[in-house]
Amino acid sequence: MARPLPSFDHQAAPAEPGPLFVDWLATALHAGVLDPQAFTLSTVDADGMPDARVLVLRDVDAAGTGWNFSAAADSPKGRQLAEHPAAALTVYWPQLGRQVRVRGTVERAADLVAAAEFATRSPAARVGALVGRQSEPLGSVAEYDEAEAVARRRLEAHPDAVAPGHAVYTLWAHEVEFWQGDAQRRHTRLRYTRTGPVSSPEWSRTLLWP
Ligand SMILES: Cc1cc2nc3c(=O)[nH]c(=O)nc-3n(C[C@H](O)[C@H](O)[C@H](O)COP(=O)(O)O)c2cc1C
Repeated sequence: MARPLPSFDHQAAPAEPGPLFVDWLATALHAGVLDPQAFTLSTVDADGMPDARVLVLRDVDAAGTGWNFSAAADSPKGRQLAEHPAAALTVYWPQLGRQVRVRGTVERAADLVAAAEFATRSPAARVGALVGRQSEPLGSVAEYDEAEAVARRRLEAHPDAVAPGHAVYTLWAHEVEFWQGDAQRRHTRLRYTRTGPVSSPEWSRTLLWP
């Protein structure tokens, strides 16, 4: 953190976390952060064992209440979310020394929503999803090549094909924390806590000890 970092005027922070996240994301893009929409999704499995992996944030609503991402429902993370529909989402933008942490419950969207989202994905992403079997043991690369060729032919024949397990999830935030690192370790931390329901969210703001 021994480098010039932006300051964070917590007193000027908006009433809801959404606009602040969008502002920080735009700043990250401008600063040349690679993959600024990548985040770590943390879940727990059926035994209560934590798991985490990087995904791509697809969307966030204006207030910062609903955070959308897509994933295969039959992957480990999909199964974990079915068993424990709660998760944490963490972003770190090193060039800015900024972290955002989101915690909440997770809801799977209707299949129609997932199908519409699938159609927006690149052909390579759709082929990969149609191959499926994510995180299963792979016998050989040749086995994958064969499955990929089958998926590619299927997509060519049926351009509207949707991977059966493709799912869109919304993390409904009950807490969103913004962390601005500081070279002197005087980090600024502002936590938003949702007090109202998802349909009409209200947020309180709390400054945290670094
Ligand atoms: C930058 C980055 C972006 C990624 N984006 C996705 C994604 O959008 N969807 C996905 O299923 N996996 C994505 N992955 C791979 C996941 O981290 C993970 O390996 C995979 O989803 C399997 O996770 P699971 O076994 O916990 O289900 C991405 C990895 C990285 C490093």
